[in-house]
Amino acid sequence: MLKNTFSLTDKGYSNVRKGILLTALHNISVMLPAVLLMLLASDMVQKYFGKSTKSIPLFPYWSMALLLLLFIYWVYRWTYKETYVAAYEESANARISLAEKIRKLPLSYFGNRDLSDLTSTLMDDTTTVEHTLATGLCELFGGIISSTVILLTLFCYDWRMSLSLFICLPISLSVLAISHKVSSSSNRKNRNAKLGVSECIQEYLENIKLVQTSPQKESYRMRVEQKIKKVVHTAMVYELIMGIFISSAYNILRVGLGLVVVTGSYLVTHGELDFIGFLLFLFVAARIYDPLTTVFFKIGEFFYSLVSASRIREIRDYPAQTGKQVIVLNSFDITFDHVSFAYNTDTVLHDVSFVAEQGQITALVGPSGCGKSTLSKLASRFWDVSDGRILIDGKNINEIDPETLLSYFSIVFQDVVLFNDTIYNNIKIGKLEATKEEIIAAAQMARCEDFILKLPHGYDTVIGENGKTLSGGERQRISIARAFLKNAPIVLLDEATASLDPENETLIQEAIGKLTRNKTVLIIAHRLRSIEDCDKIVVLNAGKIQEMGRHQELMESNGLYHHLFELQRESSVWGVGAMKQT
Ligand SMILES: Nc1ncnc2c1ncn2[C@@H]1O[C@H](COP(=O)(O)OP(=O)(O)OP(=O)(O)O)[C@@H](O)[C@H]1O
Repeated sequence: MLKNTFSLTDKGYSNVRKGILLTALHNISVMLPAVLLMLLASDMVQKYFGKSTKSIPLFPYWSMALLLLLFIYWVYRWTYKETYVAAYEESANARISLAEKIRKLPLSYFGNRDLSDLTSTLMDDTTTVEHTLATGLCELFGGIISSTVILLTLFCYDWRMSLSLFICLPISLSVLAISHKVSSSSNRKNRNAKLGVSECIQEYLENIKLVQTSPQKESYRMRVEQKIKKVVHTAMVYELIMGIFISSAYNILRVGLGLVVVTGSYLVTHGELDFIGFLLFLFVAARIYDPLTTVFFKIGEFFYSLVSASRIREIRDYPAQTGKQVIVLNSFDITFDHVSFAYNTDTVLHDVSFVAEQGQITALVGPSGCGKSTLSKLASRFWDVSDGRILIDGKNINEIDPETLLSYFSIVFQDVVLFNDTIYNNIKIGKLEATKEEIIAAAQMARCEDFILKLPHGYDTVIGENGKTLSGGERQRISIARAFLKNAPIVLLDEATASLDPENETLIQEAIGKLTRNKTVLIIAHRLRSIEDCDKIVVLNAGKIQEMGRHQELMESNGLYHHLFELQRESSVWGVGAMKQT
């Protein structure tokens, strides 16, 4: 059960089990001095109440005390190693495998969970579970085992005294069980409130420029403040509930100590228990509650970590995109065969069929929101189609591992993703084994050198988070350089030159012309002039193919393409002058 709940590896689970047993052993070992003390007390009673004239042999006591000390120390060290060290190793592995799993998740998953939610699972939930693995779990279950062993041993010695000692245990455990039921909804509320704050803060930071210049600034601040207050409130409710239940359970358990004194006094005065036995129970009673108290206080943490563990499990159990990892594609025609696709429940592509042939440039055009980007992303398996098939070299891409498939693609999207690293490394992502000469050649082809050489450290300049120190056009040129470097047989260009000035756009389009020679090219461009020479133009409207053909054919057929083209021609003469006239 623990293995599945906390998604433990075989090794991690075996370490946790070892840790639990060692903690139990440690708990029992710290009881042993009480037994030694009792034996010594027994000797002292014998001597000072006249039953024995022999002097007390202190050497064996000293030796046993020393041995016990060494034993306790050894068990403690071993426990520490097995619990803390193993727990941190396990949680480091868990973080890596979780990140690996996230990498393999289909993009549809990210549509349902936002980034701050995922970040919170990767950072906070793993930390919570790590803490529970390192301290809570072993102490909790070790405490339960050691208490049971001690209870059974004491029962064999004197069941009446043991009963007095433990009679309150079932009641306090029931209180704890109720606390779990009562607190779990407030625990979830607290989690959601925390997520709400991090989402809000992330959104605030991402849009800080917009927020600062907007009259909504104050209302935004109020929103963050309200969400923070909600976290405080839900945290207090959760702590209050847990506090009341745990302290009640703890105090109910402690009543057992009083019962031991009362029962013991009664039994001693009626001659049914010797004084030494009474002392033994008093010593044990004073110590037995330590592991149980730990159990009680750890149980709150344990319940709390169950929510984190279930959020981690949700990611782990989500089906990843799979497929053959070794596959050889010899030709690169992309066949869209009756493809339909829905984001969640909204179908955005309906029965789309066409072939993007190798050695040709196929353009996807159509009004905004008609599904052009979605279609190009389906070709690279960012999502899996809902219906129909996409084939490359006659093979269904659903059967190809996404990473293997992507190795055949060079992709340039309008929203460029750059890393907070040097320009050199950002281009190198296109081909990790690239030489310096290849990287520089790719940068030159993508017209990057114009601005790179002006930067203080040239190619070694660090460009900030997502390349924030560069202009939109410069960022786009870096992503084009990556595509040049990768030189893959299939090229997807989604508004690849949209942020470039006319001079650079013309030059880069020439370079793209060279890059795409003999390749399968799928291009999306809003400026229809730039795709006039394409071999095939697929015109989409509301997720369906409306027309298909070359520029001249489509213009002559006087349909949607013609209409869009004419609209753009009119808007190209539209300017400030036109604005003044209206
Ligand atoms: N991640 C998503 N989740 C849900 N719906 C989405 C998602 N991405 C796009 N859509 C919706 O799918 C439809 C097609 O979007 P898509 O981006 O493919 O259109 P497009 O033709 O490329 O648009 P544009 O020309 O404006 O870039 C739109 O209605 C859009 O709102």
